Amino acid sequence: MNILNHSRINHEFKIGIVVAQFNALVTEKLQQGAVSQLEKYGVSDADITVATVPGALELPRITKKLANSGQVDGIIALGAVIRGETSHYDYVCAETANGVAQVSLNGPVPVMFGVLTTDNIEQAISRAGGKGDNKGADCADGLVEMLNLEQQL
Ligand SMILES: Nc1c(NC[C@H](O)[C@H](O)[C@H](O)CO)[nH]c(=O)[nH]c1=O
Ligand SMILES: CC(=O)[C@@H](O)COP(=O)(O)O
Repeated sequence: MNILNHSRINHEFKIGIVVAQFNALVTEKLQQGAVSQLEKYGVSDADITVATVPGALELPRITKKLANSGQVDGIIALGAVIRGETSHYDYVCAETANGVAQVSLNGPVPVMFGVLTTDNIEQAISRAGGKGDNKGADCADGLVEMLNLEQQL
């Protein structure tokens, strides 16, 4: 049986982070978590490119442009979508998730979906390092696994 090795090993990867400014109190923490975790794998600050967009709905477009630029080996897309009074939340979540997934599936580099979709600010803060777990750091772990795995394919 041929098991492809997806273990997390240190490599010099060039990483893109695309982060939404909407709910910056949360998304800045996601970004910090992602960068800190990437540094643990030996990724230097010089090898991390950060692009900011207004909101989650703008993540797919800039993620696609960065993916096709040839500047990065993988991308982490970060945002925080927090439910309001109307159905706008549903459309933002659905279209952002679909758009980011399409870029990862159809584009040249893997893209991690690090967009929080929560009912309230407390849930978002909790998942941005407030109670230990940081979705940005989780995405960094996953991206390194994907990059190591794809190097074997
Ligand atoms: N309500 C949230 C938004 N809304 C803005 C959209 O993402 C988009 O920027 C606007 O519709 C213009 O195209 N964005 C978030 O990231 N988080 C939210 O909670
Ligand atoms: C996720 C959103 O777009 C949301 O914050 C918008 O709030 P509202 O539905 O009250 O307009």
